[in-house]
Amino acid sequence: MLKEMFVHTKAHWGLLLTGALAVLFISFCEFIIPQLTKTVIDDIIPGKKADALLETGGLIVLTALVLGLLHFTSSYVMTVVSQKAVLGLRNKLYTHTLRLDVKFFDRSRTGDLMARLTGDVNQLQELVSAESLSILADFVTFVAICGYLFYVDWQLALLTVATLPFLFISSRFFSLRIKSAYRRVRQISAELNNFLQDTLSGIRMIKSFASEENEEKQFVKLSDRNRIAAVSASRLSALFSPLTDWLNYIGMTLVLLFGAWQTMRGNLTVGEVVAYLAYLRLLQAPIRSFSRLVTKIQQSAAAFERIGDILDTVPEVRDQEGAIVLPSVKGEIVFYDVDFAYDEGQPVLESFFLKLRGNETTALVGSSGSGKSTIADLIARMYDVQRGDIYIDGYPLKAVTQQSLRSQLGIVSQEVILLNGTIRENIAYGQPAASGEQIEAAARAANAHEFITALPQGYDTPIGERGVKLSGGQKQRLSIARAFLKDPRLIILDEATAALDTESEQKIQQALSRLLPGRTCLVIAHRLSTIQNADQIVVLEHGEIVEYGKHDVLLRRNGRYKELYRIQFP
Ligand SMILES: Nc1ncnc2c1ncn2[C@@H]1O[C@H](COP(=O)(O)OP(=O)(O)OP(=O)(O)O)[C@@H](O)[C@H]1O
Repeated sequence: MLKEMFVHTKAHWGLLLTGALAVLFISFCEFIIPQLTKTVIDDIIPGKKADALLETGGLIVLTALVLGLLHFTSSYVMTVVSQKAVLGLRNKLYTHTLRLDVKFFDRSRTGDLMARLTGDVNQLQELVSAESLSILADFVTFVAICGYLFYVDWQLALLTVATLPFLFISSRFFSLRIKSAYRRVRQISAELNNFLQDTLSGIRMIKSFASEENEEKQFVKLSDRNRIAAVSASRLSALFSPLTDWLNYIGMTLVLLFGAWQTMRGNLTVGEVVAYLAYLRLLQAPIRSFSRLVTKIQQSAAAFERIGDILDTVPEVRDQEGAIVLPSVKGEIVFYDVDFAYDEGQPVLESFFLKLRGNETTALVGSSGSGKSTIADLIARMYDVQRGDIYIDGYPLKAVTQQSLRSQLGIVSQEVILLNGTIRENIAYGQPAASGEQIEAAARAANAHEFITALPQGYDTPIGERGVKLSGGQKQRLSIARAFLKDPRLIILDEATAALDTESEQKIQQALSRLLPGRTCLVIAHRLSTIQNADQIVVLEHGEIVEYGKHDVLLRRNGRYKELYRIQFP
């Protein structure tokens, strides 16, 4: 972990050195101030040296000013370093995550990945903080003061440090418990958030089942758990401070009593006792920060482990060494003796053969779960086959770069993903160089221009969470516009399952009849009415081709296609 953080911080060694020097000078200044106080009490007061009094006062104020400046420098410099280190790590993590394959995302929960990219990275940032660096200063201060105290009076020194182990133990004891108590509070708050999100976004369902009361009860229960956890966490924190103060006072009293006694006997001066008391306070602070640092290192180690899990994941789908750039293709695709399973032991395709002829439209039909989307995903190389090969114009998919394959592939899916941004930006997604005219031409071809220009801000209308809400048909037409703009050789079209109104449906069919000709197309068909003109219809069941041919031929055959057709058109 430290190595990884070091990689990201070493580029800023100049700043790190400045920070380290600043904290060393901090310890020096902290050591000096009690010495100056002692001089006032022991020398200046008895000697009635009024001039020196002013001088020393000025020196104390100056030292305190330098101390402030040094504190500022160290914390500013360390924030800069930690922000830069975190930026490096977060960018590396994001870049790596984006290049992981779909299988990884199938297995991962989005919320969890986001937590790793934000919370866990921030946790590491805390490790490279001014506070952590000040441990160095604390350590130096600690050793210097202890050395000095033992040098002046070892008995008093022993008394001074006597309470420190208790302070350390109680700090550890409480900080561990406080940490886990607050973790629980955070957990319950997260549950509460999830609950709120679920119920508020599902408000229509709640109303339609008239289950408001039920939801209320659950909410009250969760809120109550949150209250109990929060109270028990603050009880611990509330107990910790007074206990620490009490231990500190015990230490102070011991030093005061013994110091006073020694002074009475003439072994110590008043100034020395005052200086001892000041040093005692300076010793107590590092003890608390040592304990905090131990906790921070533990938390950071856990965070790093979670980040490391991602960084160590090697995508199964990746460009082979020496992968070639796929030249512009005609688009003939052949599945040759392919085996594929998402999970070991549960094959979806076995010894599978299929040919999509170039410039033709092949429709895949079959019941739910028969493997239609799997075939489309394999062509887009979202997954790699376990045996056999898929060829495009004779090139094995595994031998070409993913970028060169996908740049020739357009996917028009029923689940249209629109990103926050304007309609124009959404159509031009992935083609930032597209001109306004090209975008408009694509929208016209997709029958989307009309509804876009009817919106108040036209192509500049924001969509996404905060923007206008588009209907299913409108979204689909934007997706077709994207495909027109990309102008790919291959099209994968996942037909909408939801019934669209007749007008919308007509406009989409019209747009598609312009998009598909002259390209190799794979249509995942849910409604048989739309694929009657396909060059080839492939009927799948349980990952096997049970029939293929043209619509009329298949209808005459009285097989599975006819059966499916009868269900839809009784
Ligand atoms: N990401 C996945 N992980 C594990 N199994 C999967 C995954 N996606 C699909 N499957 C399984 O693979 C089989 C084929 O699914 P696929 O999605 O290809 O069918 P489909 O014909 O497209 O179905 P539908 O018409 O319902 O979309 C099913 O048994 C399904 O449960």
